[in-house]
Amino acid sequence: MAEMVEAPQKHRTGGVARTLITVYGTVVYVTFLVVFLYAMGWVEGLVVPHTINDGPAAPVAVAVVVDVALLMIFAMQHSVMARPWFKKRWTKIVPEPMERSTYVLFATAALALMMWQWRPLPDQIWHVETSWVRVAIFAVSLGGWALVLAATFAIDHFDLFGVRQVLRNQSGKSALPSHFRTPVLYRVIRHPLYAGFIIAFWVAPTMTWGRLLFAVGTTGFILVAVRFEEHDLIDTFGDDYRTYRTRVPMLVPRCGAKPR
Ligand SMILES: C[S@@+](CC[C@H](N)C(=O)[O-])C[C@H]1O[C@@H](n2cnc3c(N)ncnc32)[C@H](O)[C@@H]1O
Repeated sequence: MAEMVEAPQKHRTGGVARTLITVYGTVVYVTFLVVFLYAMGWVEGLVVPHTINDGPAAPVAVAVVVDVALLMIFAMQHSVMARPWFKKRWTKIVPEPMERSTYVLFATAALALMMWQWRPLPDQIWHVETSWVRVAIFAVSLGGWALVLAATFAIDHFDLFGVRQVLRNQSGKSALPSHFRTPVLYRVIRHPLYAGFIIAFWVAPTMTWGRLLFAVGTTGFILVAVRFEEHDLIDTFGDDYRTYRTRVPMLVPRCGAKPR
């Protein structure tokens, strides 16, 4: 099932400007990758020096207020900048080929800010001692991250992170139209990328109050964001998306159902 919607190219850019835009998009993408990989270690408490359970100590109430504020900054940035009405206004200021990269830049900044300023709540809610069980739990959590990555490629990884837009602009081509895609992951559930995050955040051999706050906050945000995203997808793809929504579950696969 595929539907195409033409995306108008508002800004035409010259040679040097095109190159600068390409450099911008590439630098933003590489920066995003580095920060995102760091975030994986930060959440999992693996490899990186600074994790979700480290940082400036604060009384519990202060830590909760600061962490919730950081989560809200992250959620607001993602929610507002992803909306069509915002993009319409924003592209009057920012050249269209740079719009997605700029979204990714702000998202990366919000994520980096959260990791930098997060106040730890390191008391444990559960802690699995048995090493093979810990490894198994880590493996499931890493499976969640792998699902996120697979979903980005299933939809269009380089489009999602603004690289395709700057490369097309570099070769003088206009933006690609939006495609409605239902690759295999998207035939099992409608939001595999978000499901991957939920698995990665919740499945933990050691759960601290800080990680729980993070998991609750991000899951709450995802459940709200899905509503906005689907509203926009219906606006863009109409009945194709409406029908898809009736056939395919949101986040939890139907038991025994074959991908359709
Ligand atoms: C961060 S991705 C998350 C995609 C999806 N919600 C998920 O969890 O797998 C958000 C972008 O994916 C796009 N998107 C979501 N479902 C899509 C589909 N079936 N086909 C094409 N684009 C889709 C949305 O329009 C949005 O620009």
